Amino acid sequence: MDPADSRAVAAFQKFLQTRTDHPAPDYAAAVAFLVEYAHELGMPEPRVVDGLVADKPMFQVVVVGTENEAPALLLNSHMDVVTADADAWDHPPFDGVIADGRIYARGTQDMKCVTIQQMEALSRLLARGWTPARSVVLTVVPDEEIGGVDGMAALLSFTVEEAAARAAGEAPGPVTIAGLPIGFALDEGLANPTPGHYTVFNGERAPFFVDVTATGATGHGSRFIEDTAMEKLIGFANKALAFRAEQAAKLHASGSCEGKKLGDVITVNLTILRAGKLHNVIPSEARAGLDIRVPPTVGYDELRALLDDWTATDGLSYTFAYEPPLNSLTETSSSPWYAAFERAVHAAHPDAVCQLEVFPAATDSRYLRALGVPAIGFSPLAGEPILLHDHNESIAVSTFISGIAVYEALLTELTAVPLPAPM
Ligand code: MET
Ligand SMILES: [Zn+2]
Ligand SMILES: [Zn+2]
Repeated sequence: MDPADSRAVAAFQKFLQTRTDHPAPDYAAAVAFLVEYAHELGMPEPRVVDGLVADKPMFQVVVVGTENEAPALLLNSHMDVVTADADAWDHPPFDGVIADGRIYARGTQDMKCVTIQQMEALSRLLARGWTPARSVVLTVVPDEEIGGVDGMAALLSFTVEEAAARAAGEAPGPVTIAGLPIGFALDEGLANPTPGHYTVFNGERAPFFVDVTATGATGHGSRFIEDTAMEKLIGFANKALAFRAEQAAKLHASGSCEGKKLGDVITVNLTILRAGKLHNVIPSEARAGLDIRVPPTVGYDELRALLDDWTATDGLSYTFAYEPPLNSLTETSSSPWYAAFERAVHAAHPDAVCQLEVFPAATDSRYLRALGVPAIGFSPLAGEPILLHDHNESIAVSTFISGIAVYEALLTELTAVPLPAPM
């Protein structure tokens, strides 16, 4: 193997070994690793932003371009990963074991691969004397998997008021990171099972985490107590699940002409249920937690109306444990950034097809898009099954290495996007 590629694989394994899994991610270890690795790569001085939120440091590298007034390219990844049930894995999930040409660990797809691929690509270009026209800001942020409030949203000082003002055209100057105006962002996507066929995301479904509480009569478990919290919660759950079945049917019934994808329908999942302490005491309170994902075509009022309907019984109420910013799509058809993005993918893989879709889950891009920054979700992993959050998350070593060249092409094209001609 090429020595630079061996170094990249070793760095990837080391990054996978940093324990940034929720619920207790060691961000200090991840940032320390990234700083050391940036030095090893001879990159421009890495920055650690650790004053925004206690114990949630972020990592940045800035490459200042020759046209440093022009809005910069942002390459974003997140350093946190979801938990892993080691008993269900063939290899320990935090070791980065290589077996049969594949690297196994939580984060191989989502998304520590991207952090290393982007850093390798940037350093390889710089080592060849590359000087980009537009500046590049590389960020590695915490907390994406738990909502990004202390991660990307904190980095952007995101507020709904500012987002609304920008949407209304009252832009208070450009969106900046590390003091640089951001023109376009690349963030996470999904592995692409069919080689040469890339899914590219210019939007995503808005994630709502909902807590439902039912209160009702209590008493002895031997009696016919009426209006119990359990009954009410189950009534709610049945309505939510009936809606879920309708949406699933819509997805599955859509023939080739409609061709609906997961990102086009609403998913509702009951993920938390809590009630009761003793078998012979009717609980006076019961709670449910839901994960609801809403496509950009569905207004938030529509979702609130559904929840109001499902909880229209005395003793039922709901609150949002997480409410996303207003959902917006990134325009691609007349965007010079998107044209450059496609050029780059084709430069790396001439026969590649880029198919635009709505990302079915959530990414940090929603905060950028809500502030009006165009953002594209993309994964260079080609010919790989989608294993994010799954047991045995893994990628082929060769897939990991070939992704580096894709980011080199993306950096080259996206930093050369010309400024629009003055009006
Ligand atoms: C609301 S935060 C959720 C973030 C995570 N990436 C997901 O889609 O589940
Ligand atoms: Zn992710
Ligand atoms: Zn994830």
